Amino acid sequence: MLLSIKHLNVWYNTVAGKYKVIDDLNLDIDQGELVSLVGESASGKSTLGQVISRMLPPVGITSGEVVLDGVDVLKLSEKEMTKIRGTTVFMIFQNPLNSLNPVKRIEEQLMEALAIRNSRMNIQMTFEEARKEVIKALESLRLPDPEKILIRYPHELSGGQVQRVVICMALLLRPKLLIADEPTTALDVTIQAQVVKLLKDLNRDTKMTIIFITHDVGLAYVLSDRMLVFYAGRVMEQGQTVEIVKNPLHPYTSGLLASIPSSPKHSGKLYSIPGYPPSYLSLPKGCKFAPRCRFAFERCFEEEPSYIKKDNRLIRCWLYE
Ligand SMILES: Nc1ncnc2c1ncn2[C@@H]1O[C@H](COP(=O)(O)OP(=O)(O)OP(=O)(O)O)[C@@H](O)[C@H]1O
Repeated sequence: MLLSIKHLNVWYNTVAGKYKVIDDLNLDIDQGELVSLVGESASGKSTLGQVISRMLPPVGITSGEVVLDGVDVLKLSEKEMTKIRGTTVFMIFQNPLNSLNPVKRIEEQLMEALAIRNSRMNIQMTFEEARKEVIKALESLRLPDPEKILIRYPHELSGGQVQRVVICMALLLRPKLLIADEPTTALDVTIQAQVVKLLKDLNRDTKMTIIFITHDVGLAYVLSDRMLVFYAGRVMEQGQTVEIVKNPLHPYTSGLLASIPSSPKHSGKLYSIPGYPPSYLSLPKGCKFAPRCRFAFERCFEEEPSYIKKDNRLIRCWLYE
């Protein structure tokens, strides 16, 4: 088991008040798995990624266990965490500029990433060999003119270029766990497809474990083996991606799938789930999805469902009790 999360709760303590955004989350991920976290905006996906990589801002408070490669990262000091960041875990942020050092040229940053991996794997490389490897990695991301990219500073690159440089950094570092938070949003559709394929190949060829965060169920379908569907800081459904897409059980998952035009569950008409996600400051009492759910009955408004196991799936819904 590479990652084992037990009873994780996360709060943000802000001027508007303290609110809980992740509620009693339990999750195990084996080495080599490709897992996607999907759900509408503000469902808590990025927060979970930031907890695992210990990049949560200071307003974030956690309780529970996040055991990564045998170590509870929530208990590590910042200094201890720095040692495993990049080698055990690396996160590609929604805003990829956050992953780069603004005052270092791209060449220096990518060479450093490769040096970290080489030292971990006891590989000796000359400067020229390392540089060739860096250029090869940039080319695999279809970045034209890698030599020119290397001499630039991050602010001299376009959004799409920064995105790919950060993905390149992940390729060079080869962490045990890569957390990619909407890594393809700044990219056009063709490059998006290439990056998704690259992540898939990387997972297959190197057994790198990947957590892919996206609001796009279609992308999660193409990429991941297992899927966790988030709503209001809860996992509403989790199981094998193919099975969930073929036969979604939670009404929220069905709604998400019905709203993507390429999905087999799409009716042909434009569809979006009625209503809006609740505010974390005033979450409904029972099931957090009940106010938007067309199958909700009395109990759903009174009592929050616990996890129910059905056909290798975990679902948080009273319909399946
Ligand atoms: N630094 C922060 N301080 C206070 N609240 C935060 C902070 N970061 C996130 N939140 C709140 O936590 C909730 C969950 O946000 P999160 O970014 O984890 O969701 P998400 O599913 O990744 O959505 P998105 O795709 O829009 O980022 C949101 O209501 C968000 O406003």
